[in-house]
Amino acid sequence: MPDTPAAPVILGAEPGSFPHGVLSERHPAIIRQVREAFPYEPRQQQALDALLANCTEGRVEPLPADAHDRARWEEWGMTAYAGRSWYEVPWLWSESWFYRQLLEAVGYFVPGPWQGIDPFRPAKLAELDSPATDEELAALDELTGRPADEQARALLHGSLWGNRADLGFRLSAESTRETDAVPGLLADDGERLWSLLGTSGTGTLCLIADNAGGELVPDLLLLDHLLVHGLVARAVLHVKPYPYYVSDATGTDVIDALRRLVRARGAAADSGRRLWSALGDGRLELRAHPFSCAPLPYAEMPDDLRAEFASATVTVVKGDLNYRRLVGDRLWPPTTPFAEVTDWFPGPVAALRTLKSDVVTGLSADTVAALDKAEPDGRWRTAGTHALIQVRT
Ligand SMILES: O=P(O)(O)OC[C@H]1O[C@](O)(CO)[C@@H](O)[C@@H]1O
Repeated sequence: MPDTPAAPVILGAEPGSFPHGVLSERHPAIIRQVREAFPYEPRQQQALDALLANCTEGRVEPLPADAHDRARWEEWGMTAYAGRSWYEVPWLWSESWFYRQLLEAVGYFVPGPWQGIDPFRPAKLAELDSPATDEELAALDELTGRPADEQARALLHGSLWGNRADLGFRLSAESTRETDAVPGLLADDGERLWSLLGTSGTGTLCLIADNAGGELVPDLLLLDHLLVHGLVARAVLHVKPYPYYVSDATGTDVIDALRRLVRARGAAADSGRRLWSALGDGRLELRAHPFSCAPLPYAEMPDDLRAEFASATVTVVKGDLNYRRLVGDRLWPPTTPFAEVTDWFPGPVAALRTLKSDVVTGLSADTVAALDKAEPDGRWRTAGTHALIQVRT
């Protein structure tokens, strides 16, 4: 980023700020939510009590000596941040640390009866089985009669707006607010994405998934469309290796979503069956790279991931957290060019994201002025009411 001086890294230290609210209010609410969802045993309850105190008032304490991923977290900053307040380390780091510690408390990684039990699964399944998902799937029948490019654009927008409200986000009341003063889509490089994909259909698209359920279903439908219409030969879906940020998609969530699709009727079931066989014959691949849950920007990705994204026709990065990791979790001036803050990315990259945190780049000065005028409190940055499609070729 030669012409772009780095902006300040976001911390959670300032009372009243959005990140501070996530650390001081949202994380305790998430602990309450998982306690209600499972009959945890006394040891887990005590560990959750300890986490509640530690994450709101305490300091970063290293993982147990025998934790399977201790060495990895040491590399990712645990040693450097040990002893510091959760509010004084980068917010990206402390949020990721919270989910790692939550899984520690419920025994997710420890051999025994609770190993591998996703504390967020009940909420994810409820969303997948909701009437809203039924409606979304039924709407596909109408779409299949339309021209292919119209279908493609509708599915791209379905995938984009599917990111609007993840389950963690819904713990906050502001998520339902709407504003009409500025159109929802603040930047639209959609046509550049389609021209990247072209018509040859020989390339690979990587999609770095975000949330399960109402976001993952439209992501899968989009991938099916790209495969079936020959816009790509292969798709690689990157999911999380373990539960993260409440609703982030894991391998189990992909299987749940596919089972949901094949159980549906009409076009949705057809898509589900095609995706099922695409997994079987290698046209659709799943990855769960450890770095997908790293508390770090993607600029620090390891060489194997870098090589994978370098060889893709395009990498589509979904959601708010992935956007923060892509451009850097920093208070960029919103007019900072997206192409400059992503110029290090090893191949073409597209971000599909609704705005749910303070980070934003690539807006025009007029758009920022209109947003600030309509919402002087700056809620447009965090309320999930606005979205971006940004592409760097
Ligand atoms: O599911 P998404 O779009 O990544 O959004 C999650 C966002 O919610 C938060 O966890 C809290 O706002 C953010 O830190 C994060 O960026």
